[in-house]
Amino acid sequence: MSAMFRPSTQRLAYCARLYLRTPARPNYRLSRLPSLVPAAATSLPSRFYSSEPPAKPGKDGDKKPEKDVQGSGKEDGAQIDAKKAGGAPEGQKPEGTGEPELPVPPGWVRLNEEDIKHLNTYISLLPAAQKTVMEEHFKQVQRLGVPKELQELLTKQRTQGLSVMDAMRIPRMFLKMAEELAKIDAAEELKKNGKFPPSFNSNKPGEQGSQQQGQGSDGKQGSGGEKGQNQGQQGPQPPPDGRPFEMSDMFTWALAAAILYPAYFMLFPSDTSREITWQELRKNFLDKGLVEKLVVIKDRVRVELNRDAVNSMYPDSVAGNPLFHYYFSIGSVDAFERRLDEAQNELGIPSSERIPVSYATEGVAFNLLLTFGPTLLLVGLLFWGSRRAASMGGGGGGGMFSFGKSKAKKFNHDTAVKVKFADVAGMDEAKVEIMEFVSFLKTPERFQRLGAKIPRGAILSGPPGTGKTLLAKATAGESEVPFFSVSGSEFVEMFVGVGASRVRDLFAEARKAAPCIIFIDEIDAIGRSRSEGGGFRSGGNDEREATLNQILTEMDGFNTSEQVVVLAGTNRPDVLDQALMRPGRFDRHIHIDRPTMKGRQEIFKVHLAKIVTNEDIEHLTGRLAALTPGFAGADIANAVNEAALVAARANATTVEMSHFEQAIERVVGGLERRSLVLSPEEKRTVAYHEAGHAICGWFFRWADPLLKVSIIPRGQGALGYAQYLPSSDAYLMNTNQLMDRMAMTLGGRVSEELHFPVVTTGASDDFKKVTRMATTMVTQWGMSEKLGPLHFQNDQNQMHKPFAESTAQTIDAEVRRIVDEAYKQCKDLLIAKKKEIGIVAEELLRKEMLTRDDMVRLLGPREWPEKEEFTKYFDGQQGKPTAPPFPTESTDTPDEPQPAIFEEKPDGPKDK
Ligand SMILES: Nc1ncnc2c1ncn2[C@@H]1O[C@H](COP(=O)(O)OP(=O)(O)OP(=O)(O)O)[C@@H](O)[C@H]1O
Repeated sequence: MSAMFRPSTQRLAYCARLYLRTPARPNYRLSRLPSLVPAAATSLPSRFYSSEPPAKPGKDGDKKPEKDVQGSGKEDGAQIDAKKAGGAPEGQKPEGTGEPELPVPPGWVRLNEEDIKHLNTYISLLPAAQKTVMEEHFKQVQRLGVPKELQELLTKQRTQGLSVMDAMRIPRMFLKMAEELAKIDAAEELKKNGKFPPSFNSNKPGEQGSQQQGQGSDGKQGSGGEKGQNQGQQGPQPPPDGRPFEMSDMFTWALAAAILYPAYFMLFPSDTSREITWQELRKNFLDKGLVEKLVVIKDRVRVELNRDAVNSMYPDSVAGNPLFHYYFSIGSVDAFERRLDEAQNELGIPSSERIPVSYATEGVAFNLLLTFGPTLLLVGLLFWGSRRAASMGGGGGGGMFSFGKSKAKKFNHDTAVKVKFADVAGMDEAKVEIMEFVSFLKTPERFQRLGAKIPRGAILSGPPGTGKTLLAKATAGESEVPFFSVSGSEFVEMFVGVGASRVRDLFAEARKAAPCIIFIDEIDAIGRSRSEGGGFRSGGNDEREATLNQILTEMDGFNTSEQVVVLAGTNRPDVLDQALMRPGRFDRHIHIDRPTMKGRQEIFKVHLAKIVTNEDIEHLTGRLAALTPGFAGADIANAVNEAALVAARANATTVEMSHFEQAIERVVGGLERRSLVLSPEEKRTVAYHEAGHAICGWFFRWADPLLKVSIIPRGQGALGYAQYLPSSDAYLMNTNQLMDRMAMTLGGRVSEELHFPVVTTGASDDFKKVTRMATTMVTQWGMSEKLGPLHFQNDQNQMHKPFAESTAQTIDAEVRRIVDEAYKQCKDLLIAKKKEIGIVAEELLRKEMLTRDDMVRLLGPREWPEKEEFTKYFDGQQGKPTAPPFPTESTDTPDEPQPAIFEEKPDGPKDK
């Protein structure tokens, strides 16, 4: 607020001018002019008469004016009854303006001498440049007068000061004055067009007679009430004196100064004060008897001077200004009072005439702040909140009043969406599916010609990071159309209805930008099945449902020729509402799975294109793809970037194979934690535990052979880390593979049992895996002869098991049997290979990490054939195949679990 008032007076006047002009005048001119004509008609003629009050309406309306206009010289009209119009005392005529007076509008009064003197004082405080202009304008104010309310306010300000309530009246008065000015302008327009409005009050019975003289449209002067009435009926009259109507602009300046200046002084008295010393006070004012009163405000004292005496003694001094005050600082109130007493004693001032001292707490501004502080704070907070929301909102509208605006980010193909299908690797089938949308957006007539309905949209589902967003962007990039990207969660807001409104806004924008693509990521945030949650319904659900319904409605609302394609991404297609999935809405369901070996290779190629490396790209991508089963596109992008960072850290000029391997280990197992120091016994236990796994992997025919094992702790509490060469991107597993894998998983604990007197907690995670695998074999994969080919859904939320108690007992018994069998298989092998475990474990303790080559060196080549597809990248022959690739064929995808490829030990101290 202070910023608004503190700037220069020029700005102050500018603000006032804007205030007056903006809200009222242009509006009146442009849109309300016709309705103003009568308004102007009621105001204009009052200015045709100058100074003398007319006779009382009704009774003596026909009387001639008693006096002519004083000082008008050439004016011969009668003055409107000023008392009736606004209560201005007689004789309030402009003095010293040298200009003819103007008629006073109803409710206005002339400024009296005191007012004029008072306002002149303010004008005298203005900077020289503005002073001249203001003086000029002020003359015009004196000619026309001011609203009565303003005049009263000026008097009050002069005599007792303005209260807060008075200050609050100022804006209202501005509006009133602005209206009046608009009338003047309207009248001016009419005058310019040669149409003169009927005289003021012409339709008010009894007041017509108040117009004692006027001028007809023919230029002839009218006279008397009768004439006035006739004029009123006959039509418009020109102003008598060619009065400068443009003056109203200047007028606003003067009024702004008149009103805002006192308000300014009232609110910020410090700008009209000067600090003096006690000595100055004594010498200049106290000793000369000019001090009227002293006001103590905390540690300062305001000096109230006798203005008349000051003016006569220092006529040129600013001290004579009633709004100017001197201040001086005091150490303490006691000391000040003592000093003042002494001074007055010295001056021989009798006790009855001593200078009164009063005590005030704070200034007016502080009180104002106290009064309006909370409101200002609230308004400020709301404003800040809205600005913040606007800045965070990204695209779409911002601000608190644009809650319902869509937050979708819009990419234009010229600028942002540069992604093409070539940048999306390893999902050929998905690309073919989505390609159709591209042709639809590019050549819709191809479809429409044959009467084909255009697909509305597609749901892209799949695990996180598999490139759903990328594919949607590429679709937009290929089609060269705008792309709106929004996340499902951005629709959901605290308030019900906001989401629906945002959906509406998004689709409305999209329709405007058609042809275009809307991509709603994480659509499950709003598109969850509405039946979900049963009886537990909440307000959040209502909002979600309303948003979903709006999406359904909008998609129904597309007509077949509208070229807006809606793509949606989700990791959970299973939870989506069926209504979303039905034909006519999301017509296509495109599932994007984690990439296969070949897919990973292609994705590596895409991302390696940005990396500086001298490696053979074919071999590199093959090896990396073999090392990263289960990686999604995002993991691959991350691993490649990580490799570049590792290389940069090592100051390498190119990124080498070792950098990529380190990066993959880091992505899979987490950061190496060399700072975690294990005791020698713990380290030994970890080494034998990992050696147990490694030996099992090496000697069991259907298990995955070891690629790398390390006893350097990694990530969150994993004390050991092993990486196995996958036999393939396996889609099917038989019981042999499952049993070997379970036996291998138990290898850690069995090795501990064989080499140490006590076992540790390190195998907990292994047991969990084995139990889960055995349970799935029994309950879902039909691998137990006793239970047969049955599937029991393992739903944690169900209170009752979907089988009989006897079946439960059979399941338990079968799971135990399978695990026992795996355990026995493992123990038999490790007892036979106890020596080999020792060799591997001791080597591991020495080197901390062993590779597949070390295993070959220590144990000899693996007995069982391995998949050429993978091994060719690890045989040291730079990828040249030693035998024809093993043909892989997949017919079906198993449920879970997917074969575990990496064996991590995430369970901290339990896991070694
Ligand atoms: N098939 C791919 N080809 C090339 N890069 C890919 C591929 N898939 C993913 N990426 C990389 O991974 C990044 C993230 O992919 P994207 O955001 O499209 O995944 P998403 O499936 O939408 O994930 P989410 O389900 O978590 O939203 C991409 O910017 C890109 O760098």
